[in-house]
Amino acid sequence: MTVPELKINDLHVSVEGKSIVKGFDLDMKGGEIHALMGPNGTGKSTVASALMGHPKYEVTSGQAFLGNENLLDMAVDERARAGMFLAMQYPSEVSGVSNADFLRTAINGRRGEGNEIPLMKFIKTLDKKMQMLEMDQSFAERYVNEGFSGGEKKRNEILQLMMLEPKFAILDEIDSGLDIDALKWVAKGVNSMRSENFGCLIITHYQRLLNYIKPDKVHIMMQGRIVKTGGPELALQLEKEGYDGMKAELGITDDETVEA
Ligand SMILES: Nc1ncnc2c1ncn2[C@@H]1O[C@H](COP(=O)(O)OP(=O)(O)OP(=O)(O)O)[C@@H](O)[C@H]1O
Repeated sequence: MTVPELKINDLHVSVEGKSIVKGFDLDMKGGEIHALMGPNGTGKSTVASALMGHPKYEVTSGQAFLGNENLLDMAVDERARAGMFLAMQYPSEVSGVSNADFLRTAINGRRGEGNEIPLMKFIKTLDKKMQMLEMDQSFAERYVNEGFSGGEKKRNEILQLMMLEPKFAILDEIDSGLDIDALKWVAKGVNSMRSENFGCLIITHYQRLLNYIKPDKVHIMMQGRIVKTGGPELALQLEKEGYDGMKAELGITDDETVEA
C-alpha cells in the first residue's frame, strides 16, 4: 500500500459566494496525526467539507493531493474510494438502515464488485471493534444514529472509521459531547489505527483530547488560513493564552485579513 501524503496548497473555498477559506496550506506525511485548532467560524469544517467534495463548498483556487491523486478532480464517491474519510461534527441519522447494513455496504462499496467482505469476517470484525469502543452489540442493529445520544453518535463515527480503515481521516470535533470515559475509548480507537499508512487530521477546540492522541503537529487556523504551526506544546499555549493572546503574538487584528 502506498504511504499517503496529504498536500494542500493555497486552498480558497467559498460558501454561497462568500470567501471563507483564504490560502490554506497543509503538508502531512503518511502516518502523521495533526491537530487543527481555531476560533469558531474560522473555516475548519469548511476545509473538511471542501476536501470531501461537498457540493455547497466551492473551491475557487488551490490544490489538494492525497499521494498522487488530485482530490479536487474527483467525485465524492471517488474520494472515499481513494481512502478519504470524514467523521462529521454533526453526524446524520439514516432512518430504516441498520448500522451493520450501512457499514457492510460502505465497506463493499470501497472493495468493489467481486471483492466483497465475507459475511462471517464482517460480523467478527464488527464485534471486535464494537467491544474495543465499549459499544453495546445492540447498536449494530439500530438504525444509523437514530435516537443515539450525542456521545454515542461520535463513538459511532469512530466505529465507521475503524471498520472502513481509510488512508486519511478528518475527525471534526470528535471530542465534543463526550464524557471522560468515552473520550478515552474514542482515543483508543484512533490510536489503534496509527500506522504509516494512516494519516489523520483532528479538528478540536480542546487540548484535553491531545493528551490521549499525541499529535505530530498542531496548527492554529484564523481568518481562513493556518497562522501558526508547532508541536503539542502549541495547544497548551493556546489553552493558557486563548485566541486573543495568539492574535497579539502574531499581530493579527479582528478585521484584518492575514497576509501571506
Ligand atoms: N453551508 C453553509 N452555508 C452558509 N454558511 C456557511 C456554510 N458552511 C459554513 N458557513 C459559514 O462559513 C464560516 C466558517 O464555518 P465553519 O463551520 O467552517 O467554521 P469552523 O471553524 O469549523 O467553526 P466551529 O469551530 O464553530 O465549528 C461560518 O461563518 C459559517 O457560518
